[in-house]
Amino acid sequence: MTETRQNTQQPADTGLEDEPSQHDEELRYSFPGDNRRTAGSSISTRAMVRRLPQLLRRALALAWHADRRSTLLLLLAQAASGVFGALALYATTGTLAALLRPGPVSGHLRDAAAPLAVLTVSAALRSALGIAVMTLSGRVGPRVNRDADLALIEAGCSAELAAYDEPAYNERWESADRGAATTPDLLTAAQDVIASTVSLIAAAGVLATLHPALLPFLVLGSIPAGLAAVRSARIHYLATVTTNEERAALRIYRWYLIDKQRADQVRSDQVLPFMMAKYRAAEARIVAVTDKAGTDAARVSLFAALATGAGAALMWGALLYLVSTGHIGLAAAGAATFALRTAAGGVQGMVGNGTRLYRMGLFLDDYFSFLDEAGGHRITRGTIEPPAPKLIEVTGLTYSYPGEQQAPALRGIDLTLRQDEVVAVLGQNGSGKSTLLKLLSGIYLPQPGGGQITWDGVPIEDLDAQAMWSMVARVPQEFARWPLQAAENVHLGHHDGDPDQAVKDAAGLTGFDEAVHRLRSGWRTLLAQGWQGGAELSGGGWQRAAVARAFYRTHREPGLLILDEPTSDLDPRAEHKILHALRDLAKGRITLLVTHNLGNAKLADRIIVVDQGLIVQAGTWDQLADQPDGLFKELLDLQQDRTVPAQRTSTE
Ligand SMILES: Nc1ncnc2c1ncn2[C@@H]1O[C@H](COP(=O)(O)OP(=O)(O)OP(=O)(O)O)[C@@H](O)[C@H]1O
Repeated sequence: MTETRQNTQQPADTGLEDEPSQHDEELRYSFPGDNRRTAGSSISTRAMVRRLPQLLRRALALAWHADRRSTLLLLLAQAASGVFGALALYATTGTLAALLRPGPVSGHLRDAAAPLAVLTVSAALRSALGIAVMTLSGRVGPRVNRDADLALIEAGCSAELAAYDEPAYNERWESADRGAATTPDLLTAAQDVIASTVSLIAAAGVLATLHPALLPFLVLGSIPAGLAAVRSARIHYLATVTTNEERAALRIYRWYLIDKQRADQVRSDQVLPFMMAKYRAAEARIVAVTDKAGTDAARVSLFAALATGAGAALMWGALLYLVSTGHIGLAAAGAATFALRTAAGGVQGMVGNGTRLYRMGLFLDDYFSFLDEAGGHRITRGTIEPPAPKLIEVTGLTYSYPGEQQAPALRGIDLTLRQDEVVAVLGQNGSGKSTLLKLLSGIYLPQPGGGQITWDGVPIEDLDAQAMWSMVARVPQEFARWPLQAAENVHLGHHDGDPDQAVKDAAGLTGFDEAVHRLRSGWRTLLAQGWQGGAELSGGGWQRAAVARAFYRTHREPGLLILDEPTSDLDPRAEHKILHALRDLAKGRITLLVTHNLGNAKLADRIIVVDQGLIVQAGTWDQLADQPDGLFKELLDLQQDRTVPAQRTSTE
């Protein structure tokens, strides 16, 4: 009841629905950057026509890579079908010529028998080959799609993390994803273009033998339609690219509205009407751009249709002229009419499918350019495979996230970390702690001119990324809740044999084992409620799993242990357990701990306090607590001050 009232009241309450421009502003704010620089948006019409052969080659290459045998058979079937199509056409003209020739009918029928037999056999074989082509396409298409999908995921995961901070990257991903989805259709369109071309060539061959004067008219008639189709394809493509921001926004809004993690807040905060107004505003802009593109394309098609009609009139006029002046006989004219109809079908097919192919090809360009450079951010680092670091040195580290509004997250940090040392990183929200940890673990790289981080003297850019990360065990601030079994959520596939004992040991250190014992299928329980047989953990249960994951990695000897607020969701018992385990695990490693609980920082050998991207204090807990003017002391006093406004008495 309340929900209904909210929904019906919303437009009147907010008036947002009537103000799409306000939402446009917000969308641009959310997705800044040049989103028009996707691969195909600058291509001219002439270049587009020239690109069709290249697209055909690409479609075939994709198919070849996905399934060689089927692709080869497909090409053979397609070619044979074309040959039989041409034969059928020649046989048709032969049949017509025999039937329309002057003389007794019985003789006509006898003469027509042979071409008629060829016609029947060719048509039957063509139908059979058509079925073969369809079956083979059905095999190749999904395989092409599978390959494209896998390649895209691999390319996305091989980009530097910093790529995600750039808005243009998301857009490129969006276009590339669409390109990957079009790959099976691309193959079908490529085949249809080939088939139409073959039938056009056959028809043109027949016409040329009947009377060469008919050929130029055929070409003339097809040019306007071809140009118009290519231009429309470009109009539609640009419309799609222009609305990339809105499409990305819709995808994100939709995800936020339907995702389980926020489903409670969607309801309790009654945010649906507000978000739907934004959603509708984005939709409205897409519809407006698409409508305009539709009108523009229709205008182009209208001109093309008029030009094609004029061309066709000329062609039929020429045919009439040739017949009336006796340049060709009536039988040949009948055959020419048939060939012209076939040729027109071929032109239509070529233009229509060529346009489809071209449109898909534009998205495919985005897909390939994304693959080529992983959106411009492929991980290209050194090849040195480091052992566990004994000494990490940071000099003059400055780091800025993209965007004009952003102040540098880190400013000239100097820091030395040694094996066996536990260093706590403290500071207020947004001071740069997580950014520093991401840089130390090589998830981000220092920016050019932004200082240096070395592991045992080697700049981290020179280290092999995978080898480096294999030395790191992290609990990130926002940890993943993998839709995997409980045990898998700890080992994540990193095990040489039976991972059971190591998983249980790591889980025992964090209390995750207690959460697992309460699950019906124990370690085999799928932690994904909403999936068949899935279960859900509490917030703290998930954090215990995340810490167990990092502790499990220490069994495989990562030398750098990084914990970003690892106990923020935990009860005191679990927190106590983890902090105790941490002291033992820290031996022989470099350990970094971010925490807002200053009491927890007591376990650290050294504390650094970060403020607005600078290290403003460093020392032991006692040393910092003795500095009355320091930020540490201020935060400590605030944390210990639990005076709350006095309770009101009943007489107040
Ligand atoms: N991916 C990002 N893109 C842009 N800016 C970012 C990004 N991540 C962090 N920032 C900005 O960088 C600054 C430092 O953020 P960081 O997350 O390192 O702070 P923090 O000290 O870990 O904060 P908290 O205690 O709230 O977790 C902040 O101003 C933040 O807004």
